[in-house]
Amino acid sequence: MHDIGIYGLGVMGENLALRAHDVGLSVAVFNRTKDKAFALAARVGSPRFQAFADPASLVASLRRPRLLLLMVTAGPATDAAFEAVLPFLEEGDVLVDGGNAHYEDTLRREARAREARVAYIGMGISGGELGARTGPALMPGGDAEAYARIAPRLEALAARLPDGRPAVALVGKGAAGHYVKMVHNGIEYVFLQLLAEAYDALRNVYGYTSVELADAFARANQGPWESYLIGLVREILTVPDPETSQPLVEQILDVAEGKGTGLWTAEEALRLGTGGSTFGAAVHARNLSRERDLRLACAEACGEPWRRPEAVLAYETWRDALHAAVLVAYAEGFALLRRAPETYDFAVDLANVARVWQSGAIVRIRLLADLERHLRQTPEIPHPLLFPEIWQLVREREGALRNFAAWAVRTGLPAPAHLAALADLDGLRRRRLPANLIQAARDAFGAHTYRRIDREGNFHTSWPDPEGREIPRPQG
Ligand SMILES: NC(=O)C1=CN([C@@H]2O[C@H](COP(=O)(O)OP(=O)(O)OC[C@H]3O[C@@H](n4cnc5c(N)ncnc54)[C@H](OP(=O)(O)O)[C@@H]3O)[C@@H](O)[C@H]2O)C=CC1
Ligand SMILES: O=C(CO)[C@H](O)[C@H](O)COP(=O)(O)O
Repeated sequence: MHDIGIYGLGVMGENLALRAHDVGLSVAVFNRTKDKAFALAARVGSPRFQAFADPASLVASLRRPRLLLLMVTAGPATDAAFEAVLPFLEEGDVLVDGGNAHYEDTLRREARAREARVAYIGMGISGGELGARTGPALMPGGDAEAYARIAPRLEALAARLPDGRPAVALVGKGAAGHYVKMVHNGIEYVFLQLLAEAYDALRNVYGYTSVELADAFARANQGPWESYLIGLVREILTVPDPETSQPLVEQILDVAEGKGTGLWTAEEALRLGTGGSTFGAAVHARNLSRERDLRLACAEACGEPWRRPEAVLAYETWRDALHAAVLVAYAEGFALLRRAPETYDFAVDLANVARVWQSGAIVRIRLLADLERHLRQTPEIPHPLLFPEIWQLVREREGALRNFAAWAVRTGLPAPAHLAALADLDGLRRRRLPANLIQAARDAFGAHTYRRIDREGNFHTSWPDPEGREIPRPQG
């Protein structure tokens, strides 16, 4: 009998299956295109790795309590796979969806699985192709007892933190796992956008060579900001195009694609009313990149926005601005996760999230270790920036972020994620925002009423009309 079944052998499924085999698990695989499964099993050539031709025999090959992982394209493909295996699963079995499902789909599938007395765990997986092969970060959400039945197998599969703990822990009930993965990807979007803006500044304004660029990112990849993504950018900058010998990144079309998870995060931040305009900024920036024909037409007709600055900023200003903005993005992600239970029926275990993201995850970054410690010590703190040590890291770099943002604006360098991070940081600390004016205007044109600072109640005023109109009073 096999320890784990994997349904779906694309980039992630195949590598997770190989990882499971590497760590000593016995693996059963199935794929819609069956040849792929049999070819993979033949390549592995091990009695602990077997391919099956149909979902029924895949399920039947698993030891109880069964652990079956769906690893297919999110959306209708996941529904198809879910429906294909559900009839064969039994009470006590655990069906795990490791794709990037929308959390509402997960809630729907969880309810349907419950009717069939099957436990359903929505599990975010992070690490990409290499992470899947060498140790991913796993973010399971769902019933604690069901999770306990499969935890040892997931712990074997997951990456390890430097302190030896596995990069897997239950992050909450219900759809918490997929909610957490959504926010993970939102942070990933912002981090990538910040890195793109930082690269744009150094390459196109500072005039750095590719060697200087790689060195700048290598030096920024230190201390609390030592991270997979800064390191990845450094590596990307060193890769030449075999055809032109120029840096390969310069030969890549400037059109950023995406599969939707960043947009979902931005939508959630808007819906739940948490700060978090960095998410929207990152999504808008990708959208704008896709308007390439329009951009080219506007550049031609209206001219590019460059205004050469008198001087470029010090390297340290560029670096500290990037670091501050990255930290704001993480803070906004955790603030959003904290708000989820107020709206949905699942609380997210923030300390477990900070733990799981420390290793294997695309968003792994050294500062998560400190954040985890703070979240365990004082879990009631409502926003990461309220942890004094975290705030200190931002405070020391706030001036740099402000200088970089002002410089980018003067230069005509679009830096929406840096600007959004700064605006959020400023807005978050204002005792009094100008929202009073918005309330006055809403009351003036729509009689929406307003509240006062000096007493309770809703108030309405007959404001003067800028066009001198008055509501006609009945005659007589
Ligand atoms: N790539 C990444 O970096 C990461 C991806 N994810 C998520 O993991 C999941 C898998 O991603 P990935 O491996 O990259 O995707 P791939 O496109 O490489 O593979 C997709 C898999 O889904 C199967 N599939 C597609 N449609 C159906 C269907 N209608 N019925 C049954 N099976 C179907 C495919 O089968 P077939 O071979 O027959 O086409 C294939 O096995 C997605 O939800 C993705 O968002 C999560 C983390 C990272
Ligand atoms: O989940 C992932 C990484 O964590 C996937 O790579 C995902 O596809 C990234 O999102 P997008 O394709 O929208 O950039």
